[in-house]
Amino acid sequence: MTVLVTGGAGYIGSHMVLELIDAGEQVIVLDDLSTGFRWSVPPAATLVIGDAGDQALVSRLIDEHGIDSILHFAAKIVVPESVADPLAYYLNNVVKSRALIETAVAKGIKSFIFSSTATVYGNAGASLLSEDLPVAPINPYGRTKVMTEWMLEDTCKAHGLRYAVLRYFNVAGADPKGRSGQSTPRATHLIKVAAQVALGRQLYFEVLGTDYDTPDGTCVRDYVQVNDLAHAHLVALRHLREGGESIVLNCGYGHGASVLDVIKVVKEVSGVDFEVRISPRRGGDPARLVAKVDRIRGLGWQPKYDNLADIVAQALRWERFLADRKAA
Ligand SMILES: NC(=O)c1ccc[n+]([C@@H]2O[C@H](COP(=O)([O-])OP(=O)(O)OC[C@H]3O[C@@H](n4cnc5c(N)ncnc54)[C@H](O)[C@@H]3O)[C@@H](O)[C@H]2O)c1
Ligand SMILES: O=c1ccn([C@@H]2O[C@H](COP(=O)(O)OP(=O)(O)O[C@H]3O[C@H](CO)[C@H](O)[C@H](O)[C@H]3O)[C@@H](O)[C@H]2O)c(=O)[nH]1
Repeated sequence: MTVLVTGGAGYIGSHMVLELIDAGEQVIVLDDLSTGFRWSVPPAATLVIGDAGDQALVSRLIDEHGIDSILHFAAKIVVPESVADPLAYYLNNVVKSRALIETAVAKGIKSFIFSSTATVYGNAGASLLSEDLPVAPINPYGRTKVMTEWMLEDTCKAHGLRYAVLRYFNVAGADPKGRSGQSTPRATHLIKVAAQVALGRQLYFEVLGTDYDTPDGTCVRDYVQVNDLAHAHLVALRHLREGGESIVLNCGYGHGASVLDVIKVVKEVSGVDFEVRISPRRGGDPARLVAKVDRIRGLGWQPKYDNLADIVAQALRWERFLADRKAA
């Protein structure tokens, strides 16, 4: 059986491709390379450069390669950009997802897995966020994800397509074998930025708000390692292929770390006591996002890298690799 991975040249998608190949699957990657990299797709997968919303292309790929499942990672993912240019986000993340889902239905695809986000919970405030909470996204990016979740839910009721929506908490780290990592040059994710500061690529680290209602005043997040996250998709894919019901799954470890906790670990692991400055909140950051994880654990998902120091070490190693690659 062959799997189509949209967005497979990106950060999370490229780890997914590695996971699928390691599991013996045939993989076709469809990516427009808008933020992904040709070199991050391993030679064992077939890279097709194109648009996930191109119905003629996707139909042809399904026919030619006997694709039975689609894993849909392709999206624009920058929250402030979605606030500045919402229509670009509704086009890429909603309109093109709609086209892809329509093609999946027309071609009789059995299993569809969609990359969603903890951002759909907005400022829910619960100490552990359950999949059954009402969604309340607070920015256009989060709304595009909710809209696609709803399209899948409604389509599944009307047609034979079954789906898994995976709501990622804060994705971090890099492949322990050094085959992929977060390569986006201006990524704003905390662990990526802190690793860059530790390696001297930026002068200081800015803590964005210390007046939240949390134990140390900084935001708390559930940091999930990217290979563990990819493995969660494999677990969800097996669930669907074995006839399981459509399902929404939180992907996190079920415990949180504050911004200051993360900085402490980055300093310890890197051995660099870099400068940290306190800045005001950036706006739109929920104080706490930590997953309730019983449901995905119930499917048999067993994470291997639930350790912040290991995740940080992987991120540092990948930043060094990127720097060496640039210098070469
Ligand atoms: N990184 C995170 O912390 C995080 C958290 C929650 C959810 N997600 C979701 O996970 C998915 C992957 O995110 P990522 O961090 O790997 O981002 P990324 O930008 O590294 O990857 C996205 C990939 O999709 C491709 N792409 C975008 N639009 C496309 C289109 N119309 N057709 C074909 N390819 C297209 C890009 O070129 C890129 O390779 C996204 O759906 C994102 O919303 C990410
Ligand atoms: O330089 C920085 C960068 C981040 N932070 C803080 O670190 C925390 C985590 O920020 P990230 O940008 O790493 O992640 P977010 O929680 O904002 O969002 C990420 O995780 C979400 C799910 O929880 C969504 O999926 C979203 O797409 C993804 O970017 C926040 O409190 C943020 O204010 C800093 O203090 N300084």
